[in-house]
Amino acid sequence: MSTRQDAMPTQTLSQVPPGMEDFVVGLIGMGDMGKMYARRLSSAGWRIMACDREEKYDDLIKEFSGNRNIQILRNGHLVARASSYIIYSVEAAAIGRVVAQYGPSTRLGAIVGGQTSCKDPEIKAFEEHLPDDVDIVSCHSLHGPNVDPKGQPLVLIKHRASDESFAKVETVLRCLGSKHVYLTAAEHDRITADTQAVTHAAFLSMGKAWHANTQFPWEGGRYVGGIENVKINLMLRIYAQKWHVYAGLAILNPEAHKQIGQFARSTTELYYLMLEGRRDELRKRVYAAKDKVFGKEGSPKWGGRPLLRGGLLDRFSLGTRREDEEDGKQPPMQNNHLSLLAMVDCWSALGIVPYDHMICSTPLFRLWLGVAEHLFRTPGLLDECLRVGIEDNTFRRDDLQFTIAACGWAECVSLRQFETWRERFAVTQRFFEPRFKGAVEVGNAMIKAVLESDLE
Ligand SMILES: NC(=O)C1=CN([C@@H]2O[C@H](COP(=O)(O)OP(=O)(O)OC[C@H]3O[C@@H](n4cnc5c(N)ncnc54)[C@H](OP(=O)(O)O)[C@@H]3O)[C@@H](O)[C@H]2O)C=CC1
Ligand SMILES: O=C(O)C(=O)Cc1ccc(O)cc1
Repeated sequence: MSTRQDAMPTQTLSQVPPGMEDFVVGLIGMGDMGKMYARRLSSAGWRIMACDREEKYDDLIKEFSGNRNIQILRNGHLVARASSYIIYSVEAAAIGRVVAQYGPSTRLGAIVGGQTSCKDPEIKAFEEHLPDDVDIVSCHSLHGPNVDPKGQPLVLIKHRASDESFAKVETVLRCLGSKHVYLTAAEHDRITADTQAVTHAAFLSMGKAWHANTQFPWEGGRYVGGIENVKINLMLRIYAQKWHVYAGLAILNPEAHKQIGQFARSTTELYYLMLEGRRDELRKRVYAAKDKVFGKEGSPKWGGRPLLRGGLLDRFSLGTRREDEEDGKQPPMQNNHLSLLAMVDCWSALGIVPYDHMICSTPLFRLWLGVAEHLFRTPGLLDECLRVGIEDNTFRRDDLQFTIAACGWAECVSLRQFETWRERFAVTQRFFEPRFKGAVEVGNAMIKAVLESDLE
């Protein structure tokens, strides 16, 4: 069982306070998030013991051989029995099985938590399989593994813990530089369902719609301009990820089903209104949703300054310029933005005010809310959108496929069909795969620019 690393002394502790020198952070699951935590916590001086599945042991040993604060072990039993604070960073759908396996090996008096995106199954697993002497403090970094955690929300859930244990967890995680947000597991699931579930449903549906019409949206002149850049970049960003992250938070979060179902209904009903040319009804419905979500004229819920700076998004295009463009500025083609109208309609139907959730939001959500806000607060833009929705057939086929896709995801989620969800995702992921490399870089740059403008 001994490794080259066993013999190495740990690095000088930098951010570790007196009295916690022997504190060991255990990480079970060394995927994208587990590795991110391992790297950042170890850099701050914390001693890490980590494992993934046993077959990845040798690769992990090689990968972390240069880091003297990280010790790779063969399995979760070894991590659990030796660590002061154990973080499970595995697939949400696997948490029950993995905690059942390693939970009974937890060190006496240790603290245990999880990083999964949905807390209901995680907490149930802890309650069922952990010994009674173990404290439970869970967490959730509300961003992906390639985003700098500094300033991003980090949810902390003191589910069953002494003040002392909770303070220890905060001390450890403070090195991420995130904003600590204190919630219960149920509050966490409700808020993340409101923010993440519908956002993801929109981008997953866009990907399926473009795929169904076998088009790369950045080719050709229809999807050009700031809002279209966001759609394309974020859609690709999601399809470039692992399927289980999005399936888990949609299917396993009991609160998310309602949101995803309503998003499908909102999409369908708005599409019918457009298709049938019911101009007045469409306008009345969208403006009523605007009032509910963004506030009435004179008492808006948005801030004095828009979430997104004008022109910011135009910089992040995957498309190439047309040869006939002289000044490099191709005028965007007017779109009815069904996805954005449906999202706001969905929030309105469910009484969700997205600004109430900013403290617990992901960069992707803030960006997409910023785009919705831009559409609804820029004079003339919303009316233009509604006009296009009624008069213009350019986007009808894509909108039809978008509607079908939104309903397909909703059905899949409501029936808890993990395998079908995976297949639906994988087939579209393969379609877009050739463009992931460049696209993810552009998407990262876009998110970074938006985050930097948040701080200005
Ligand atoms: N990616 C993201 O943007 C974010 C993800 N999260 C959440 O964090 C968790 C981890 O996500 P992420 O790191 O992206 O996913 P990954 O798939 O990259 O990592 C999960 C890892 O856990 C491993 N694992 C599964 N079973 C065991 C086991 N019995 N023992 C040890 N390791 C095991 C998996 O192996 P294998 O692949 O072989 O199953 C995999 O390497 C998820 O619950 C996700 O919802 C939270 C915030 C952001
Ligand atoms: O920002 C998003 O919505 C992402 O897609 C990244 C992400 C995925 C899962 C999480 O639990 C938190 C963040």
